[in-house]
Amino acid sequence: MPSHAHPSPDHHPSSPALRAESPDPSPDHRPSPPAPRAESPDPEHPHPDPLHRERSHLASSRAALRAMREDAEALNIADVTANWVNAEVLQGEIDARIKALADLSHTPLFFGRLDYLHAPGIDLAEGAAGENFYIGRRHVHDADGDPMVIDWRAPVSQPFYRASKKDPMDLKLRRRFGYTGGELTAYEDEHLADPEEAALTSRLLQSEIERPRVGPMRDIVATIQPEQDEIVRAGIGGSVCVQGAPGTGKTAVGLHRVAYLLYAHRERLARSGTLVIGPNRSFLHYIEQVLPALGELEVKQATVDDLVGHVEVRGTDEAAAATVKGDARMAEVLRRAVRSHITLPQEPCVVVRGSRRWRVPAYELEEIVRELMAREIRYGAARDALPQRIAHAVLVRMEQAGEAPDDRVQDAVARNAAVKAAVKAVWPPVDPAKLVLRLLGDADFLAEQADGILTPDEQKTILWVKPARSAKSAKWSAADAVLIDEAMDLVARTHSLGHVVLDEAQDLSPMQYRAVGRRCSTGSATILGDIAQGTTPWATNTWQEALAHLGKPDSAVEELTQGFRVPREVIAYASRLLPAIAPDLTEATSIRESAGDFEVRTVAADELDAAVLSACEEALTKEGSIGLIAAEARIPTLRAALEAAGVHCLAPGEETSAESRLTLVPATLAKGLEYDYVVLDEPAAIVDGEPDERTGLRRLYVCLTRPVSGLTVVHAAGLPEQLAGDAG
Ligand SMILES: Nc1ncnc2c1ncn2[C@@H]1O[C@H](COP(=O)(O)OP(=O)(O)OP(=O)(O)O)[C@@H](O)[C@H]1O
Repeated sequence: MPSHAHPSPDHHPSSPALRAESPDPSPDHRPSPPAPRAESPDPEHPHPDPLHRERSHLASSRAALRAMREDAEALNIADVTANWVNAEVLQGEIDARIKALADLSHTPLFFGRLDYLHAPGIDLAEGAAGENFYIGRRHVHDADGDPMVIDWRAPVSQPFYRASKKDPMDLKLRRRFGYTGGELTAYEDEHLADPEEAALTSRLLQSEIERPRVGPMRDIVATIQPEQDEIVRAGIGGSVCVQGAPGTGKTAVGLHRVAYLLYAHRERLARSGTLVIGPNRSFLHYIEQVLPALGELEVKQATVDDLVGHVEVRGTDEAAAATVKGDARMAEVLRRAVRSHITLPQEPCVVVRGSRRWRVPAYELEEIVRELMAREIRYGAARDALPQRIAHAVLVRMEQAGEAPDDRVQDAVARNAAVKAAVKAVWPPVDPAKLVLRLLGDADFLAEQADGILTPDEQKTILWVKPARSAKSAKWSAADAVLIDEAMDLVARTHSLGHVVLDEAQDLSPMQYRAVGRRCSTGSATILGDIAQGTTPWATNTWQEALAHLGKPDSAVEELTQGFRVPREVIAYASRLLPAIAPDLTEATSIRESAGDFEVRTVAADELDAAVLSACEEALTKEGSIGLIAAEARIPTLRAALEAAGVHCLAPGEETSAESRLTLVPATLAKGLEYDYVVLDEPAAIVDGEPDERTGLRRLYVCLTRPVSGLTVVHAAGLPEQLAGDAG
């Protein structure tokens, strides 16, 4: 919610009337009068001032939330649990509930109110009757169990996000609330059924978007836009892919979608689990508080590397090797390599039981093996099935000989040493890491498995120059870990979650998409990304390709183009790179009203560091966070320059605070993050830091699109030609 609302409708004739308690409250953290205590409103004589009435409802709702929390704290589980395991589980659930019921002083309990023309029905409104509803982050009910605040995810809340003059969705009134430092200080009304009232832009929404950023990412629950809401509330059955320019709210939408799905399908997802996948730790750290603020504490977060972290990654690949290792054809190579362990039986299997010998001839064993090979089951599952199949063949013989063996006999035969030996010879266990070790270390083995799939050159590219001795001592790379993960899945099916959100998806290799895809093979996925921000050599060119590798080829691809972060002039400048980096994409619009500060400073090479420093010092005189973004190679120099000048700097992902607002960001870690002011050091060095020009320009595009309020580019070397020209 806005930390300040500027209730000055006069300056904004196109805005809905914004009411506040005083005609001209100064922005930001103005000391507010204390909120009224909960009082029982007298329905006969409502207070004449609507703001007073709303504050009174806020106070009662807070009191009700407090009571809900106290109830949860007072629960005595000793009476209901017979053993300590149950007690632990239950206490854990209660603790989580207590946490979720915390009244966070800076997150308003409700941010909207809907007055319907007709009562929508209590089934849609979390049990609330009537026509009027307060919409907030969580459900709050009074002592009688009657809802006072309705969860934003409830069906009855949907018109808060979607209703328009064109389609009022049975709303008479939509009211948005403005808060200052946790106090309700303003409201804004739209009378959707009134044809006289023009459709207007919301001041509260504008002020929320223009709000300076400090600290980690926050939720956008009060201001989700209609096109975003469609994605947030899309059904759980299908997967959705969102292509969106920088700052269009992809990450925000993905996180709110998880929160929505958890509300709408709580039990199902509690069983199957949800996961948010981001590009790196600092990004995950930046977003980690959004879901807890929405009351969702159970969503796991990981990078793709975490998912496939079966081995310790200590090595790196050249781009060429990583590209081949990440190619989808490697899946076929691995499949072949796993199956190459199967040998068709040459010997019969002879089982001795008591005085009798039962013989299953080789040709019959071969039939069993061929039948299992033809079935699309995992290598390990087939291996587990094989002893029973052989035992069955033995049992058939026993029956033919007039015996009447039962299931126990079959189990005993399956465990017989001769059967075990036959299985081991025909279908031996496969260790995935050892398999990949062999593929990358043994040229002949690789040649055999990759024949007709990878060219001899490609095989040479991925072969280790010095083969590792063991899976433990190998210097595995990130791409190798993905290969091992694929091999593991060939042996035993990977557990699938109920829903996976994949952010910055454009950067994944086909093999990485497969790794993510098998983690939602029976669930659904939300895939978020921007082709123009793809900075890996294997970044995807089209979403169709990516979705096919993920195993979700039929997902809907939606596009978001309305930018909430980057000021107009800055996005226009950055978009000069689009023809070179992603010619098919359209430029994002900026819905921010302020044009933003934007400057390009050209300095002599020996003045660069000082010029960057002074740009940072200037930015520090303003409000909000500052990101100094530079090529990896420039980071040590800049850090030393900042330290020498006594300017403290943070690392990406470290939380900014009022005292420490400057983050020194290597260009490679800038993705997904945002800062109020960005000082961009030497664009040419950022481009040169990448293996090829297109990737370099894409990296630069990512860096240029991080600012919320202003950008200062400082350079001594020439700018990339695409950016040259009049900056303003
Ligand atoms: N409806 C909204 N109301 C208010 N703020 C919003 C809204 N949508 C997005 N934002 C804000 O805009 C900023 C950019 O959003 P987000 O990081 O989700 O964009 P993105 O598309 O993931 O960007 P990138 O491609 O650069 O990673 C964030 O500060 C987010 O909170």
